[in-house]
Amino acid sequence: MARGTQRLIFVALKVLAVALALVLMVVIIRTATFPSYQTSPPECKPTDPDFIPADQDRLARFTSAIRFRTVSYERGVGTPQELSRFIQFIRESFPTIHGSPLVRRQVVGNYSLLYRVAGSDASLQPYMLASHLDVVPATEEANWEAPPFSGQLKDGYIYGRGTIDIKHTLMGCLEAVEFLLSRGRQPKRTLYLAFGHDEETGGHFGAKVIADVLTQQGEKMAFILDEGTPVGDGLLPGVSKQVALISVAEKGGLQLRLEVDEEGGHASIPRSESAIGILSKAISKLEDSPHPNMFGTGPETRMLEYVATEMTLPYRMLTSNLWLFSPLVAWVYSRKPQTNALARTTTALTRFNAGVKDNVISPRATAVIDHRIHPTSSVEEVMEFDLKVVNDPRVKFSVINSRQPSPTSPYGKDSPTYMLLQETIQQIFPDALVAPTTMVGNTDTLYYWNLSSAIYRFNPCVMTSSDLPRFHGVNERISVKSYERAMNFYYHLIVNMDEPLILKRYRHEDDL
Ligand SMILES: CCCCCCCC/C=C\CCCCCCCC(=O)NCC(=O)O
Ligand SMILES: [Zn+2]
Ligand SMILES: [Zn+2]
Repeated sequence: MARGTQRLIFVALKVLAVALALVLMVVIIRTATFPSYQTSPPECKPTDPDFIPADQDRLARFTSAIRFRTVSYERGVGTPQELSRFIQFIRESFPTIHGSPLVRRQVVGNYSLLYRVAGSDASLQPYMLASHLDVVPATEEANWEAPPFSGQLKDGYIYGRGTIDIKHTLMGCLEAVEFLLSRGRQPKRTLYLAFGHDEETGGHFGAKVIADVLTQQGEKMAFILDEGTPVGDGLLPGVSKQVALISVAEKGGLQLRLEVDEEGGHASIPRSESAIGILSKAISKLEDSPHPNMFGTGPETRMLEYVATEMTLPYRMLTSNLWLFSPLVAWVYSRKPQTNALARTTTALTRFNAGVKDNVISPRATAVIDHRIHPTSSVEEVMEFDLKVVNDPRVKFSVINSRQPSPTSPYGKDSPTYMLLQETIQQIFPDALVAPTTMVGNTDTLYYWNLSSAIYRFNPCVMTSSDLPRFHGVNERISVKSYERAMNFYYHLIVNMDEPLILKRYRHEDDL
């Protein structure tokens, strides 16, 4: 090798070594100095004079609420009589709320409830706590440890459909307001409670009408809090502490019907391709072609940064240096369903129908695809992607339902409402970290976008990964302790909302 070439290689290696050393230095410095985003407000204790205990009466009210079979089946198909009975039960169970001159109650869309609790300072913008009255059906009843509409108490847990989705927040909000008013207190800021009756089938007749009513009244909210992501225990890799996840954005949705119509006939004289075969190939192509991994572009990235300082060293190093390791973390995310759902638009095949008899070639096959759309994508992009992947004009696409991803609400120290929420959470869950994230499921908040730019989705309940299948699944349950925390969370939130919503200085404010 010529001396000139040798020299060049030597210089190149030296430059590479210096560059690597520099990168390593930056990685180490960032790992060591990455900011903390957490706060430590005073903890709520059972000995506090305004602590709401889960006593017999409150537990009895909650378990009774679980016994109402307020099931939503399909869009427009629910359980109207049961909803009416449930509404009546609520009216009778909370006499202070329903007798208070401060409270105006409206039944909206026949079965949804909208309460207005007048604040003492009319100059303050109101806010809204939302939940829903309906539940999904309970399948596999025989596999439940206690019947799904029993509200049975077993080993410290209340079992039943709606215990974590979402009658605990419905009853929790009502208990908090009942407690407040029965102590003769009036909130400073006007508060709305909005309880839709068909969230589980899209909220077309409940939340949508609530939003119309509030819009007609010209209301704008300082913030809205609805059902959402839980206090995760062991959900985030590399973090041993609990992490309360506040969803500051919500994925969109696109439910598509795929249909193939071909000639049917006698099974003894088949053609080379059938409707079933053509549709199977199409949906198999869709399943094999995941939408792009968008990690690095949405709140899911910030979620990791908010807990970085509490991670084990390898995770902390990766998360403090996403400028370098983002592709690696994106790959790690794609490995597990929970994190994959945060990182990309997902594709779920939820229905496949064809055929009527063993020896008849079905002339028709249909399937339903349920996409949940990443906040940085859109309905149009997803549709275009699917059509390209399938690339077969025999497969007809039609839209069943669609909703764009939500706007992202403000978060971090520049948002007083987010910080108030964070501090309230840390009063009730003192050991938990708090982080922003994206709601992977859909909520009634879709209809509330014009009422507030600060919409948050949070479920004040600790959940491990083994609890997640209880959502819409068997053995849905909540511990008595968790229900107590839920009531106290809403009470503290209401009390904290008496404080002015201003930017505060925090311990790590220079880093935030
Ligand atoms: C790093 C891991 C973080 C995991 C975060 C994901 C945790 C997900 C937790 C709960 C979500 C469960 C879905 C709840 C959806 C509730 C609303 C609903 O049912 N809507 C109807 C629908 O989406 O179809
Ligand atoms: Zn729900
Ligand atoms: Zn649900």
